[in-house]
Formats: sequence, C-alpha cells, structure tokens
Amino acid sequence: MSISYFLNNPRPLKIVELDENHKFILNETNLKSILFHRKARNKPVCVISIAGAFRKGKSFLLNFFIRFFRNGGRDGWLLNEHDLLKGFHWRGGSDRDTTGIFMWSEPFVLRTVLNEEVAILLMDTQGSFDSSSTIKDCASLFALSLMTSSMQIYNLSQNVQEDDLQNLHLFSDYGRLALESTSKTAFQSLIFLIRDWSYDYEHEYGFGGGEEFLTKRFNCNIDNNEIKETRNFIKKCFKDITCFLMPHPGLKASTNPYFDGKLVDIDPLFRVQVVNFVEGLFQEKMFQIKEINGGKVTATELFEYFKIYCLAFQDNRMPNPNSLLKATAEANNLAAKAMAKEFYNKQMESVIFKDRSFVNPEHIEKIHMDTKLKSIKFFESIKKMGGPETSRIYLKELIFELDELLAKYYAHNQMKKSTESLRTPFTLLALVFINYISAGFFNFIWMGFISFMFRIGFYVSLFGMIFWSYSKYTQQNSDALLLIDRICSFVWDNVNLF
Ligand SMILES: Nc1nc2c(ncn2[C@@H]2O[C@H](COP(=O)(O)OP(=O)(O)OP(=O)(O)O)[C@@H](O)[C@H]2O)c(=O)[nH]1
Ligand SMILES: [Mg+2]
Repeated sequence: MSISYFLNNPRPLKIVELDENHKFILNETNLKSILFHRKARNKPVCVISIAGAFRKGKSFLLNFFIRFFRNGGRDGWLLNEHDLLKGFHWRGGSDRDTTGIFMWSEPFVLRTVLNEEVAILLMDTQGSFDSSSTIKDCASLFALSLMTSSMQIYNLSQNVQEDDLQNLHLFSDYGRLALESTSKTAFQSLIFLIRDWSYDYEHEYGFGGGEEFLTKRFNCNIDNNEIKETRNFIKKCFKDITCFLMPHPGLKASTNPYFDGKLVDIDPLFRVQVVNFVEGLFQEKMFQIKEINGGKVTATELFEYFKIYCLAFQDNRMPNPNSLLKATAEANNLAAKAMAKEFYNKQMESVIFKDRSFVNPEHIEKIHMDTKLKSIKFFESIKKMGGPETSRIYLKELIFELDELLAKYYAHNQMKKSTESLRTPFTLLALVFINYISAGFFNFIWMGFISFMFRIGFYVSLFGMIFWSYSKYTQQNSDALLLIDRICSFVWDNVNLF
C-alpha cells in the first residue's frame, strides 16, 4: 500500500485534544487537511457533531452516516448485511474510547434543493463524565462542539432525565459565554437522540414519537422556577430542537465482546430506525448549513473560527464550571455577611449619629457588644449553601469587620468631641464678626435703628466670648458656661454658620 494511499485513505483525524493541563490543543494540520480539502474548500459547510455521556454508542452511530454518504444516499444503503461498520473508532467495554474531538477526514458533498453544494463534516467528541475528565473539560468540549457545529446530536440513553437537561443548560451557557454572545439563538439545530428507547407503546420510534415525547418533557407543569428556567434557556439557545427515539440495537451489538460491527448482528428494528434517522436529518426541514451571525460559513472560514474558539477556552477569564457550586455557596455567605453588617451599621448609627453631641465611649462599647451578638445571630439565621465550614469562614470575617467598624465609630465620636470643644468659641467669634459688620453696614446706609440693634448684638456676643474664655480659663461659672454652650450649639445646629 503506497504512502499516498494511506494519506488519502479516509479516516478519523484528531482535530482537538486536551493536554495534561486540560488545555485545548488544536491540530491545525489535521483540521486544515479536511477544511481545505478540494471537496470542501470555499463551500458552505454543515457540521454534524455528536456529544453526550461516554460509552453510549456515539462513534458507532456516526459510522452509519459514513455508510450513507459512501453509497451516495441511494436507497438500500444499509442492506448489505455482511458489511462491517467501519469509520470512527468504536468498541465495547466500560472504559472510555474517544478522547478529544475527531473529524472524518473526507468531506461529503450534498446538493441542496436550491442546487447549492454543501460540504458535510462529521465530528465525534469525547464522551462526558468519564472518570479522567474534569467538569471543565466536559463543558469545554461540549461547548466547542456546539459552537462549531450546525447540527448537534445530543446522545442520551433510554430517557431524558432532569440532569441531562441541566447539563445541557450548563454546557450551552458555557458555550454562549465563550462566544460572548447574548443573542437568543446562539446555536442552530439540537437533536435529542434517545438510545435504547423501550416505551414505543407510549411514543413510537422515530422523529414523530420523539416530538411528542419532547413536548411532554418540555411542557411539564411543575411550578418550579429552576426547572422552567432550564427549559426556557435551552429553547432560547437553539434555533431548532427535535428528538428521535431509537430502539435497542440488540444484545449481540451491545454486550458481545466479539461483536465486530457486522450489520447482520444488529437488531433489524434498529437498522430500520437508523436509516430513518440518518435520512431524516438530511430532509429539507431538518438540514442546517453552519451559520454565524446570520451568514453561511464556508469550510475555510470554519478553520478560522476553530482557532478563535479554541483560544477562547484557553483564556483564563473563562470560569471553572466545577466551582459553580462553590461560587454559589460563597455568594450566599457573602450576601448573609453583608446583611448582618448592614443590620449592625443601622443600629450603631442610630446611637452615634442621633445628634451631633459626643457619646460616652462606654455606652458605645455596650451598644457594640449587644449589636454584634444580634448581628451574629442574624447571620446564623440566614440559610446558606456550602455547609458549616464555609459559613464559619464568613462568620470569622464578619466578627473581624464588625470590630473594625467599632474603631471607625469611636474615631467618629472622638471627632465630634473635638468639634464640640471648638463649637462655642467659633460661634461666638462668628457672631461678634457678623454683628460688627452688619452694624457698620446699616449705619452706612442710614438705618440707625437696625445698626443699633446689631451693635447691641456685637457687645453681647463680645461680652459672652470674654466671659466664656475667662470662665473656661478659671474653671468657674459652670452653669453659665453650660448655658452659653447650649445657646451656641443651638445656633450652630440651626443657623449652620459653618
Ligand atoms: N445499548 C446500546 N449500545 C450501543 C448502541 N450503539 C452502540 N452500542 C454499543 O456501545 C458500545 C460503545 O460504542 P462507542 O461508539 O464506542 O461508544 P461512545 O459513546 O463513542 O464511547 P466513548 O468514545 O467512550 O465516549 C459498543 O459496544 C457498541 O456496540 C445503542 O444504541 N445501545
Ligand atoms: Mg466514541
């Protein structure tokens, strides 16, 4: 076999892999060889990708697409019972098989009803939730698949469980975040593919039964915001959502370790429905050409998008979805701490800022101790996620911050004391000055009586100031001093001289 035969021999090519630091590595050479292939170059593309949990027959299924295109989509493309199912690597067993993202090296060309040639690209992704990958790996791979494909098959086993929808919610949200897209329909077609469907007496196999089943799953009447939010989010994210119910492939195909993909060993019912599934996806109403911002994407453009998207996931700004629970717990505790602090501040301010006069520090300390205890109780009474360990960290912070606030309140009170001691002489001096100027002014404009009144005011405040200074210095006349202080405080507070 010549090298050129080997190089041209269609096969799955790894286009994205995750390194040991869980970073995406784009294999540009492999991707370029597909997207710049003569059959694809400059043609609009339709990217069919399959994603979902590991070990659920994803790679296996994609090989039917290869068979379909190899036979030019002609009737009877699955009739040769002794053919082996080949293409993307698949196998039995419990350990994961596909890692990273693979693309079939040979683009297939399909002519649309509008007589436009479209390059069909098949993409196989690493299964989610295997024991070697982090949630971030799974979310990033799923999101990258969503971002680059136009028809996303979401491969599920037996049913659509609530956690399947929640995972889809998380992964598509992650994809939207990387796209920096707030547009409603960030992605195109989503096809729920339910494998091993065993309730055909409720909803029959195929797209018809799938539609009924999906409508039922999406229209649940539970009055729960989270459940509704997940469904609304998924509906908004995708332009088109469909569902296909696929029968079991038979025990030989699913459990026999010597099963080598011979079609004769696969349950005929499965084979019939695989034909319906594959052919159904290329019907006019299902088929989607890859679009970005409303424009069709060509294979060469897709190459650039792949580069940009892979970089987006290397960006350190992308959050770690694994820490979502932690982040929620932190947010809960932070909010509880903020509320407890607000409660403390309100209580303390009602004492310290009640009026402008100095408050006895012992009284402040007493109020602080009382309020601190109440704030701690308040913090503890608020329901928080993350358990007692997380809560303890934030409680410690709260106590520290409340003590810091006390120091601020002390300082504020002290400031009041200093301004208070200056308040009387400042007020008296200001009165002397104002009365003197006003008396001069009214005298100048021939308003003798008013000038006379201000002159009296001048002498009274001058006398008051001398008397106050003398009494302060000699520490006598404490009653008279108190009276002058009160009058000055009244003037200070109400006339706002300063
Ligand atoms: N029960 C069941 N088994 C299937 C189905 N389709 C394929 N299989 C079997 O599932 C096993 C795994 O197939 P793969 O295609 O390698 O699975 P995968 O989802 O690609 O697995 P990973 O690459 O590890 O994520 C094989 O033994 C298949 O024969 C199906 O519809 N139902
Ligand atoms: Mg696989």
